[in-house]
Amino acid sequence: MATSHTDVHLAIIGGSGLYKLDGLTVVDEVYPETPWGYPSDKILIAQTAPSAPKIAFLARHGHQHQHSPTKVPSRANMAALKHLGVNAIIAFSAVGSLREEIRPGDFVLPTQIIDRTKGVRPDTFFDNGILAHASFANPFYAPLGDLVASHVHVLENDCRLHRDKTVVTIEGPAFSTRAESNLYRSWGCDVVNMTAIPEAKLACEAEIAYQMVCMSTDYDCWRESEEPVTVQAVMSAMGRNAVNAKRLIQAVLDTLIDVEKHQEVLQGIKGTMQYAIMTPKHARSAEANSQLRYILPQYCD
Ligand SMILES: CSC[C@H]1O[C@H](OP(=O)(O)O)[C@H](O)[C@@H]1O
Ligand SMILES: Nc1ncnc2[nH]cnc12
Repeated sequence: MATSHTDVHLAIIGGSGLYKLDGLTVVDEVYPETPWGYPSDKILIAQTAPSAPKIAFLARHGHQHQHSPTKVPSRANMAALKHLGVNAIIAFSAVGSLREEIRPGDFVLPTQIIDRTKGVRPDTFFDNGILAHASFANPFYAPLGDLVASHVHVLENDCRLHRDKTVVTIEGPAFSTRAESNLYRSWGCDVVNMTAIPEAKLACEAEIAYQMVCMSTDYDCWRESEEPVTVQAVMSAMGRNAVNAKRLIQAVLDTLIDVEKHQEVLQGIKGTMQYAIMTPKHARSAEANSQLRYILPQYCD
């Protein structure tokens, strides 16, 4: 099993109900130990055709869904992908809808996040003697969202794509109470999940362009007329949503064959952490420096 790839620029993260991709040839599997431990599962390196760019695929919860949202090793996931050369991530997530017009089966490209996690998930690479303050005002990378949205026509079964929405990330693993669900609606949130944080934050710190594609599976529990969400409801909706997710991924990968045309997306957000790191090189411990070198070597000795 090889452990080094320098030509993998895009990764797909699969969430609940999306544990593998179809129609791709797997050329390698890697399971690196990063300074933050091992990723959720083996990372598959795959291609749509021999001439197509290689991509990485990682199942966020593991292919047996063994990691709870709280315990997903997000730092290792992001670090492993960055170390492979990944500059851009399209991350899929099953979400509850907080809006009537976002029906189960619809897809959503959020532009904003509200963090309702409880502070128990490690959500920074900069807690080990090197401090940085990343700009997180726009947690998703618009050119990546535009690329995904340009393939809306491949979505089947009356699936609508909603843009410019806000996802609220709760700690879980239990779903929300009705009062919480209504509170999130009153805050302007449109969909709810358990995983956008810390993934989006860590991607930002690692200079990886990141866009989450939310797939609505239920109306959470705010609708009095409906049974509150259950795992069965989510997984049954995900069975249908996965078909559209795979069609979308295939369409995006087909366009990315034209690498030159998509440089903006494939190069991502390089350079954005340059002025965010506060601790000077001479004041860093060797250990902290060597950890950071794994993901951002350009800012390290
Ligand atoms: C299985 S229901 C709750 C679970 O589903 C979503 O997972 P993911 O974001 O990885 O698709 C949600 O965030 C929860 O973790
Ligand atoms: N209602 C919900 N709340 C949180 N995460 C979810 N994932 C799918 N449906 C969800």
